[in-house]
Amino acid sequence: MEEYRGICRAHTNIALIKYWGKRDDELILPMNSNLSLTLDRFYSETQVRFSKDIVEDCFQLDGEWQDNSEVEKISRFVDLFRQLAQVDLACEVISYNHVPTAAGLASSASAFAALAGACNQALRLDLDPLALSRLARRGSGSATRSIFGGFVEWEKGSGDHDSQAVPFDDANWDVGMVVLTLNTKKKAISSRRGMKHTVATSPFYQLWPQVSEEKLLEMKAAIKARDLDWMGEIAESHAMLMHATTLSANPAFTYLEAESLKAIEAVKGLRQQGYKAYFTMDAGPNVKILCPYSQSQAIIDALAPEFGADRLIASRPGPGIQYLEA
Ligand SMILES: O=C(O)C[C@@](O)(CF)CCOP(=O)(O)OP(=O)(O)O
Repeated sequence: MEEYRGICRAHTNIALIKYWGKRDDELILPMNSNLSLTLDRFYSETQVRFSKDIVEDCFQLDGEWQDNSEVEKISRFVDLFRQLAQVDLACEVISYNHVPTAAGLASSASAFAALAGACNQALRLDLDPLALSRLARRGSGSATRSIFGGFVEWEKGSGDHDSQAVPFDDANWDVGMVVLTLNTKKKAISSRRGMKHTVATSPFYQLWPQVSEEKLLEMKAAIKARDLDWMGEIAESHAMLMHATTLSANPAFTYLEAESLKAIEAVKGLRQQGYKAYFTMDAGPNVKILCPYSQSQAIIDALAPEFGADRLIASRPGPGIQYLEA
C-alpha cells in the first residue's frame, strides 16, 4: 500500500537582526537580510503521513484537530512538496510545539521548518538544507532560519532561488538567552499583518532596509569577535528601530506593553550590576535577554522577585533540524 511517513524536529530561533517587511508576499522574500540564534530549549516535532487511505488533508496541533483555515495553510505548504515529488496523496500532519505556553514564543518558525523536514523525509526528496530552508521560507519567513543551528543568517537573495538561510556561527561558546514571558495571550496583530501595515504606512520604514544591512554587517563582526556587549548593543538598537517603525505606522500600533518597558529598564539595571544582559523583542510584548549562558541562572534569580521565576526560562543555543525515525 502506498504510504509515506516522515518525522522531524526543528528549534525556535530569535532574531538579533530582525526580518521586518516583505518585498514579495507570495514568495515571502524579505526586504533585508537578517540573523538569529536558534534556541535549544524550544522546538516543534512534526510528523507527516501521506497515504491513499487518507481522504483529505488533516492537521493535529498539540493534540487538537485544527479547523479548515489552519488545514488550508498546511495544505498549500505541503503542496510545494507534493509537486516536487509528483505525488497526489492527501496527508495527515501531527505536530507538537515543545514551547511551554509560558514561553509565549512564536512557534510558526519551528513548526514550518519541522514540517518541511518531515515532508522531505516522507517523500524521499533528498533536499539539501539550503533548498529546505527556501521551502520552509514559503511557510513563514522566520522558519527559513530554523533549518540550521547556532547563529543563522537569512540572506535576502534576489528571488525564490537564493533567498535562503546559511549557518553563520555554531555558537559553541558561552552565549545563551533568557526568555521573559510577560503575557502569553494571542497577539492582536500578527507579525504578518504588522509588518505589512508598517511597510505600507510608516514614513520611517524607507530607512529600514539600508540601516538593517549596516547593522547586520556590524553584528556579524561582533559575533566573530565573540563580543557579547557589542552584539547586545546592536541587538537592542535594531529591536527598537523595528518597534519605532510600528509606532510611526498610520494608524500607529505597538507590541510594547507597560511590563515590556519595565523589563527593558530591569535589563539595563542588570548591566549596572555587572551582568552582560541585553534585550530584544519581536511582534509581541515578551522580552528575550541575550547573555552569557553561564550568567543565565543569576539573571533569572535577579529578575524573579519582580517578574516571577515561572516566567523566566533560559536556553542554550540549539541545533538545526533533526530527522527522527519515521
Ligand atoms: O523573527 C524576526 O526576524 C522578527 C519577527 O519575529 C518580528 F519581530 C518577524 C517574524 O515574522 P514571521 O512570523 O516569520 O512572518 P511571516 O513571514 O509573515 O510568517
